[in-house]
Amino acid sequence: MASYSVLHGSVALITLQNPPVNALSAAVRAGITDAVQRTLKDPQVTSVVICGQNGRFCGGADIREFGGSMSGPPLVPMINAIEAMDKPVVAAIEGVALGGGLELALGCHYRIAHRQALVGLPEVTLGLLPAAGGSQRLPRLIGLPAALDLITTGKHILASEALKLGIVDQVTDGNALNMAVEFARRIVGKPLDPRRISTLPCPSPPDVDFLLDRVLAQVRKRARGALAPVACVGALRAAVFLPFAQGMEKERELMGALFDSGQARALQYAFFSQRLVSQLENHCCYWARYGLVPRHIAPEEILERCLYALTNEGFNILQDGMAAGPEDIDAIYVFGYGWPRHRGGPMFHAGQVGLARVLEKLEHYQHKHPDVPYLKPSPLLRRLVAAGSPAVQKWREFLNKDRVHSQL
Ligand SMILES: CCCCCCC[C@H](O)CC(=O)SCCNC(=O)CCNC(=O)[C@H](O)C(C)(C)COP(=O)([O-])OP(=O)([O-])OC[C@H]1O[C@@H](n2cnc3c(N)ncnc32)[C@H](O)[C@@H]1OP(=O)([O-])[O-]
Repeated sequence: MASYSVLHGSVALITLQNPPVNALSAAVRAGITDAVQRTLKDPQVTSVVICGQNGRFCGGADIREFGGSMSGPPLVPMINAIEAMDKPVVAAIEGVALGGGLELALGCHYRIAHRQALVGLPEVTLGLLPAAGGSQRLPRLIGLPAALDLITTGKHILASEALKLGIVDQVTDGNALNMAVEFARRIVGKPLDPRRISTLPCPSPPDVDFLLDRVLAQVRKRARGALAPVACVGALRAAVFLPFAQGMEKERELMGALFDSGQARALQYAFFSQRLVSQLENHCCYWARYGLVPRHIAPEEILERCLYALTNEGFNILQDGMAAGPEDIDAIYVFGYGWPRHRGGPMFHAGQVGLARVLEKLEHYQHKHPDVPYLKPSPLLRRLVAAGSPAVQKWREFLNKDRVHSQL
């Protein structure tokens, strides 16, 4: 939800309330929409400040809502209505203004931030793009090159850097909310048209086509099949060449395609998995407090059973002749499945660990779980170990001899 109060008899304060990060859930959007209506109707109110509860402006759209059917007032018309208000609206940014949170702030006429606050449009890291006007307003505010950098990487930057880029208007080491309220009182009566970002032209360099093509090529190379970074460039291209309303249509169209993609679902799953893991540690404390004894599973067991079953299947694939050498399998994992390049690939990694050790581990886990077929050591792995565990670069040669030998 969002609370509404009036300070000094004339400044409406809208406070986002959705701990821990004040994500823009349906209830928060409904609260903001109601509060905006109240400010419009109240003749005593001459300016508005939007802030977040507990020193956090807003962590963006509520990612948990993405899985189900969306309800409540949509974000885009809500932000457009804020921008269209004839009373100045100031965003008081403390903690974070990320994703939809920054997009909300970009719909305000001014942005005042604490120096240590983090701002950014990290949607790309969730397989999405900033689809509440961020891809259209940010380049209009700070120019195409800087917007391309922020939106295609999704990086968070400090408010002090955002000030240099022109994303925020002022920063403070003190209380950003108090500063925003004082600022809001001072600017009453100043023209608002130049502050409505959607009405501004998008500043872009003369060689804009060349820039967009170059960035697209870089992004494609870096993205290695990820759809969102490429869609981000498409949305920014629209910001340059199309009027705001049409750019917003393009933004929505691109977002629609990303929303339904398996990639967005996978990245959002990874976001929550990462956080769930740290909570499991707390569950262990809970168990201990109530005298419960959890079955201990070492993290190595989970890792090794997954990893060695994978490499074991790699040995079976090599033995069956479906891949010519370990490099084929490793290249698929490094380039197609994000295996850390510095670990070479699963087959290279097995060589680094030591084939004898991989075999020993597989035998150990097979003994404990005889019903899991993937843990049954591959005959090729056994032969490689028996041959003295040659280096991974020698396996292709070994396989060729092995195949010739088996045909004789
Ligand atoms: C046409 C269609 C229109 C669509 C419009 C799209 C709008 C927009 O462009 C899309 C977005 O904004 S996409 C969003 C773009 N925004 C982002 O990508 C920002 C994502 N968030 C972050 O990067 C970090 O959480 C912060 C840096 C905010 C805080 O870091 P920290 O202090 O280390 O804390 P922590 O441990 O990380 O999180 C604490 C708890 O908060 C939870 N939670 C957090 N954000 C959430 C969210 N947005 N939602 C829900 N929950 C969220 C988190 O799960 C955890 O819950 P738990 O139950 O306690 O485990």
